[in-house]
Parts: sequence; structure tokens; C-alpha cells
Amino acid sequence: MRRAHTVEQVRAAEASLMARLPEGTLMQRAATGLAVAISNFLGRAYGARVVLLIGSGDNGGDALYAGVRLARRGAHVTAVLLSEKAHEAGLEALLAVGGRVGSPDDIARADVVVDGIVGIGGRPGLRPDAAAAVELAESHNVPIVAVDVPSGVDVDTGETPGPHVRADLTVTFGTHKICHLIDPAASACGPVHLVDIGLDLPQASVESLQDADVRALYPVPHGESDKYSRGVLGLMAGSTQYPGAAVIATAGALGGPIGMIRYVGPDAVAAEVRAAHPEIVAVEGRVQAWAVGSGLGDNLDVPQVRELLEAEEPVILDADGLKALDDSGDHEGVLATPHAGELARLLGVERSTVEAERLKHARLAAERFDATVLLKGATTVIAAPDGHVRVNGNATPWLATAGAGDVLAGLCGAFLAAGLTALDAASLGAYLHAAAANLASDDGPITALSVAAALPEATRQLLQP
Ligand SMILES: NC(=O)C1=CN([C@@H]2O[C@H](COP(=O)(O)OP(=O)(O)OC[C@H]3O[C@@H](n4cnc5c(N)ncnc54)[C@H](O)[C@@H]3O)[C@@H](O)[C@H]2O)[C@@H](O)CC1
Ligand SMILES: Nc1ncnc2c1ncn2[C@@H]1O[C@H](COP(=O)(O)OP(=O)(O)O)[C@@H](O)[C@H]1O
Ligand SMILES: [K+]
Repeated sequence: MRRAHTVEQVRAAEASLMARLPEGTLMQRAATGLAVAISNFLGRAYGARVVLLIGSGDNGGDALYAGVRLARRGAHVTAVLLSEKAHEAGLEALLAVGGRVGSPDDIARADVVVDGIVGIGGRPGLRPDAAAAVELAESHNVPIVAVDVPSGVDVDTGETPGPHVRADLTVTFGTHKICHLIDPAASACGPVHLVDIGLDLPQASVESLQDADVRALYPVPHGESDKYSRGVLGLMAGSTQYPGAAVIATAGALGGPIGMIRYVGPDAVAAEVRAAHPEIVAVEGRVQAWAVGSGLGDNLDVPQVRELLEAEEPVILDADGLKALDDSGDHEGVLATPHAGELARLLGVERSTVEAERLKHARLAAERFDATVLLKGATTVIAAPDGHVRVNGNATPWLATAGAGDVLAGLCGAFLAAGLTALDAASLGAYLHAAAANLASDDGPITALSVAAALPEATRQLLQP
């Protein structure tokens, strides 16, 4: 699991570790890791022209001491001071090894710019001179390595209310910060490289599944399994308006871990579902979970869906089904899968507000509806009512295609029917959905059905690395 902590958690962990170590040890650990990452990024240190953008705090200190290490290995290091004060000892050390203080004019000729403007102590946004320096680097195509976080982003929310750095690499220390995982800030980080500085950290605020977590969570069948014990999913999706959604959601569920799917819907749609997937049973019977809503259109029967919500079996609510969600009850077993527009309608706010503050609104909805909420988008944010948050950011943008959400709904429904919690079902579903999309796409266009068709191979590759 990749774990991200809040600034407050990081500060507390740093304080307790620093109390046990000689002064400056943590900054030297950070700077050493940073210098190695920068020379790996450049492919060399000797002869490289490195410009450090230096703010007033310890983030600038990290950059200056990394500059010292690079200068010792033959780099030409120039510090551009963007504040009246800079980390004094760091600056002295840089000057002592032949580094110099320069001006923004040095940026255009640099091989790399190191963003040491602000770190976890920064307020969102950049002052005009910092913003101008960053723009210079961008306009001359000079790559930027961010120290700890891209300066200007909101570290604890991933929001970007003002100008900020867009990094080609971010080198962070001790643990990931929330802005590394949550968009829009996550997209401004580039790849994130974590340097261990020995922090002892509490439970994470935000998590992100890795391959090993998928292997640990996946309900793999065993010798005693039969099609019922593996889980049966009830699928209430599609309509004469949108028959395709039922076919696609079924394909998503078939790519999941369960033994059987019962389809419930208009006869004409059931016929199309069976024609596409002869495995599907259109006979009512016991199910372990429901997937409700993809393409229901005018077929949505709110009282019928609310009855399912009140029953014991977990329910995934997608698309039109979301209209049946209310804030009156305990929805512990419910997984809602809105995109930003649907979540905006549920919460009575603008879509742009949800997009700018994704973590906040996913959490808000989980609390208000007492349900697990999976907010779709380039990064998927999953918030549980107990405060757990998981994020998935490994999907190709080619996945933004009609019907992709129906595949996800069917797949997450399958994980619910296999007995996973709403949080695990949602995070496994989002992970495998993205993995299948990446496999099917190979950097080219994909259709929703091709994503569903790639689920078995993506699963196989993950389960047998
Ligand atoms: N605390 C520690 O033990 C460690 C901290 N480290 C580094 O220290 C950083 C945190 O250092 P600080 O707490 O000094 O904070 P920062 O270096 O993030 O800077 C905060 C200072 O910058 C100014 N500032 C805030 N927002 C600004 C803005 N938008 N534009 C311009 N100036 C702004 C404020 O005056 C504030 O004092 C971490 O991100 C990390 O890089 C590492 O060396 C590891 C150890
Ligand atoms: N830019 C993007 N990059 C990666 N994945 C994306 C992007 N935009 C959307 N997605 C994913 O594609 C799927 C689209 O689902 P949805 O919006 O419900 O579409 P539809 O209703 O047509 O099925 C979601 O899983 C979402 O997370
Ligand atoms: K920074």
C-alpha cells in the first residue's frame, strides 16, 4: 500500500525523530536522497548546470544541501534566492564548494531547475517573482525537479487554487503527502520518488493500492468453491433507451471474481444481454450483492431501488441509480460510483467545484450519505464513511470513453458479491479496471467492451507476477 500522511502527521513524526538525532540529520538525509535523484534524472552530475529556486524555509535548505553534493561532483550550481532570507548554513555550504548566487537569467541555460521554493510549510499559490521564475523554466523547456512537493499546491488536499509548479519529478521525504495522490495536484508532481528518512508514522490519511495489495485482497477460488459460494451478482441495469449499458456492465462483472450473474430488466434488454453473454441467467433468485443503475434511464424505479438499499445485501449504485440515494439512513454496504457531474448533483454544488476539490467532496458525500463513495475521473478517489480514503491514479486517459463507467460498476459489483467490503471492492475494482484499460489500450484508442475483455488477462498478470 502506498501511504500518504497529512502535514500535521509528518511534522509530529519529524519532531519525535529529530529529538533523538543530532541536529540537521534529517535534512542531510533528505538532501542526500534528493541529490542522487537529481543526478539520476539528469544521467550525470559532472558539468550539469543546476539552478536552485530557493524560498525562505527548510525546503530551500534541502535544495541548497543537495546543491552542495552536486557541486562536489562537478555540477555548476546556481542559487536563485526568491526570499529575503534563505537557509543560512545551506547557502554558506553551497558557496564554500564553488556554488554561486545568480539571477533568473540563469534559468534559460539550465539543464534542470530544482524547486526549493516551499514544501510542507507553504501556503497554496506562488508569489509573483516565484511564478515568473517557474514560467521562465517552462517557456525554455527546462525540466523541474520539485523538492518534497511542487510549490504552490495545497499539500493536504491536492487542490491548486493558484499558480504552482508543474514538476517533471518530485522527490519527497519520509512518506507521501496527500497532494502526491489527489488531483489536480497529483498531476503536477510527475513521477514521485520517495526518500526514506526513518520516520515512524501513524495510520495513513490516504492510501493507494499496489500490485501486492491486489494479490492479497483478490478472492481467488479454491478447490471447495462452487458458483454460488464464489458469489452471485444481481444486475439491474439497462433500458430500452440504453440497452448497451446492461451488456457492458455484464461484461465488466463477468471479468470479476464471481460465479454467476442474474439479470433483472425489460425482456428486450435481457434478450440482448443473453445474446452477448449466454452465461447470464435472467431468472430471479438469491444474490450476494446488487449492481444497480447503469443505463437505467426512465426505467429507474426509485422505491424498488430503495428497497434494495434497505435489504442486507450490499449494493453498488451507478449512474441513474444514484438518484435513489438519500441521506436518511445507514448505507454501510452501499457503494456509490458517481463521476464529478453526478456527485455535484447529489451534493447540490457546481461540477467545477467538485473537480477542484475532489477529496473534500468525496469525503463529504461519504459522510452525508453514510455510504462508500467512488468518485471517477483521471484519478479515482474512494472515501468510506469511517474516514478511510483510497486513491487510484494508474489509468490511461484513453479510458475516458462512453461505457467505461458501466464496466467499472459491473466489476465493483462482482467484488461486492464475492464478499469484499465496499472500500476493498471499490479499490480493487478501480485498480483492475485501470490495469485492463492500460493493457487493452497500449497507448491507443479503446472501447468499453475491449476494457472488459482485457480484465481476465490483466487479472492473470497481477495474480501471477
Ligand atoms: N521538518 C523537518 O524535519 C524536515 C523538513 N524537511 C524539509 O523542510 C520542508 C518544510 O520546511 P519549512 O517548515 O521551513 O517550510 P517551507 O520550506 O515549506 O517554507 C515555509 C516558509 O515559506 C514561506 N511561505 C509560505 N508560503 C509561501 C508561498 N506561497 N510563497 C512564498 N513563501 C511562502 C513562509 O514564510 C514559511 O515560513 C519540507 O517540505 C522538507 O522539504 C526535510 O529537510 C526533512 C526534515
Ligand atoms: N482522464 C482520465 N484518465 C483516466 N481515466 C479516466 C479519465 N477520465 C475518466 N476516466 C475513467 O473512465 C471511466 C468513465 O466512466 P463514466 O464517466 O461513468 O463514463 P460512462 O458513463 O460513459 O461509462 C471512469 O472509470 C473514470 O475514472
Ligand atoms: K518545493
